[in-house]
Amino acid sequence: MSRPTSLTPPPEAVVPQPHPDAPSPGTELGEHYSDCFGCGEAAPGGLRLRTRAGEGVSVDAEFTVTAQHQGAPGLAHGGLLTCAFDEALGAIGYMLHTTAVTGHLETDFRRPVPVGSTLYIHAWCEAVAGRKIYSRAVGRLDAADGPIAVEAAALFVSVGLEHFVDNGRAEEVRRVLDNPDLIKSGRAFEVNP
Ligand SMILES: CCCCC/C=C\C/C=C\C/C=C\C/C=C\CCCC(=O)SCCNC(=O)CCNC(=O)[C@H](O)C(C)(C)COP(=O)(O)OP(=O)(O)OC[C@H]1O[C@@H](n2cnc3c(N)ncnc32)[C@H](O)[C@@H]1OP(=O)(O)O
Repeated sequence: MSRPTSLTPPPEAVVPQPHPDAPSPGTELGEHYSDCFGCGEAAPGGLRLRTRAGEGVSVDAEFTVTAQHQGAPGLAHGGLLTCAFDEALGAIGYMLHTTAVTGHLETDFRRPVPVGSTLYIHAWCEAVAGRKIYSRAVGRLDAADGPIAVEAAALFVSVGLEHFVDNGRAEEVRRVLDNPDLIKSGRAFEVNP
């Protein structure tokens, strides 16, 4: 057996079910914050990743690599691919109706990802223990059943709204509190409880 890491669910962890009000498979989840680099429509140069609900506690997304995403000539930058996976893994919170932030994220790059190719990302939750959410994702090249190019594993930690209110820069926090339409995750929590 391999050595336990922070990505190894503890013995008390359970395999979660989708929240009763979770969106049904195929539902587009939309951006969670308009200025999010991963999904926001208003973020300059952002990835604008679109996620949708999958079966069980899972989400799917497609990410097409453009010339703006290069690390080496004609190839995707690894850190940028990790960002797309962070975003997809984060969207699992919708399926559990919780708001969670990344605590730990590991990425394995199995194959180079050329500019112009599309990664078919499938992310799913393996286990939950209290506030800790253990998830995995695979990215397949150019088809839902294509070869695996990227794999990721993550520990997300559920947080309350105060995580963002207390830690975010005041001007952006105030802007969102004054205009809740800027965050589209109302399904998961109330902005003004
Ligand atoms: C103004 C209104 C705004 C409203 C919000 C708007 C938008 C956001 C909404 C929704 C977001 C939805 C989707 C997001 C989708 C994609 C975005 C990508 C996600 C990100 O890009 S997000 C940014 C990067 N992310 C961070 O910025 C986190 C910085 N960090 C912290 O803020 C703390 O570090 C925190 C909160 C993680 C924990 O802090 P804490 O004090 O709450 O809790 P504590 O430390 O007790 O940890 C509890 C248990 O987790 C274990 N644990 C914690 N961290 C671990 C680690 N790294 N490895 C192994 N185990 C770990 C402990 O060992 C303990 O385990 P145990 O319970 O067994 O003792």
